[in-house]
Amino acid sequence: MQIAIVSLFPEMFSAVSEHGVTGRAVDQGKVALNHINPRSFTTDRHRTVDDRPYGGGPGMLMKIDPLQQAISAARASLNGEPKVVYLSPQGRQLDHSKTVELSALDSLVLVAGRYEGVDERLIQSAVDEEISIGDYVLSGGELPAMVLIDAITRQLPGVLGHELSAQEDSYADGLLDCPHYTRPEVFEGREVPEVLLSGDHEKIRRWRLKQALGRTLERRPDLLKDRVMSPEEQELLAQYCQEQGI
Ligand SMILES: Nc1nonc1C(=O)NC1CCNCC1
Repeated sequence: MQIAIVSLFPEMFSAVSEHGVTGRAVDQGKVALNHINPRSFTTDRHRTVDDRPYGGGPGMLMKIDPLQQAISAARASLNGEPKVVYLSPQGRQLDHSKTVELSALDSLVLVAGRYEGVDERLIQSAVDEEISIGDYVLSGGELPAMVLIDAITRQLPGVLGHELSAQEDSYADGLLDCPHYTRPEVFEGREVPEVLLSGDHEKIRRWRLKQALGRTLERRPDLLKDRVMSPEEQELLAQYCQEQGI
């Protein structure tokens, strides 16, 4: 998969291109990142990329022309007709299904804004989709773009080993993750749940599913609202509620 990133700070993206799962995916050629900097398309002495908003108000906006040229160059750098995604709090909130959908594309352009945002006419003319990583305001779209790159890359075939299958990601089945434990068996008087030491893989599977269901009910009941639970899930959640007195 090819991802072209439009950003004033391309150096920030070494966090995903040079480290961890995403860094290995880049090294293995499973995902290719290239960068286009709007500042490259400025012509004035100060290489200006921002301007004041019409109607007044705090802060600055990204100038249309350098950004439009950068997006055009990003599209031209990729095969086919890439989707153009602008990271913004005004976008649809990112979720697992969106990362799966985007990971199926051959190529993608990510536009990371700075300042207070961009001219609405640029969004209307050059952006296919706005995506938000959450209801808060950051200083730039680079971190949201890296979140999206990480989540998409994990979905690409062969990126995660079988033991880390993306299909087993907690959100892949719509639930929060179960608790996890590793050595030592006792930490500050707190013991590892006995079932996890039992070697009984079926009991462990059921325990983990019960914990995931219970946690989801307690912390994110919205995720269960439309979930059609299997008889086993219903049984396990009822057990959890009885055990926890809820
Ligand atoms: N939340 C967000 N999800 O995607 N982008 C987000 C964001 O806060 N972007 C900033 C908004 C203010 N201008 C600079 C970029």
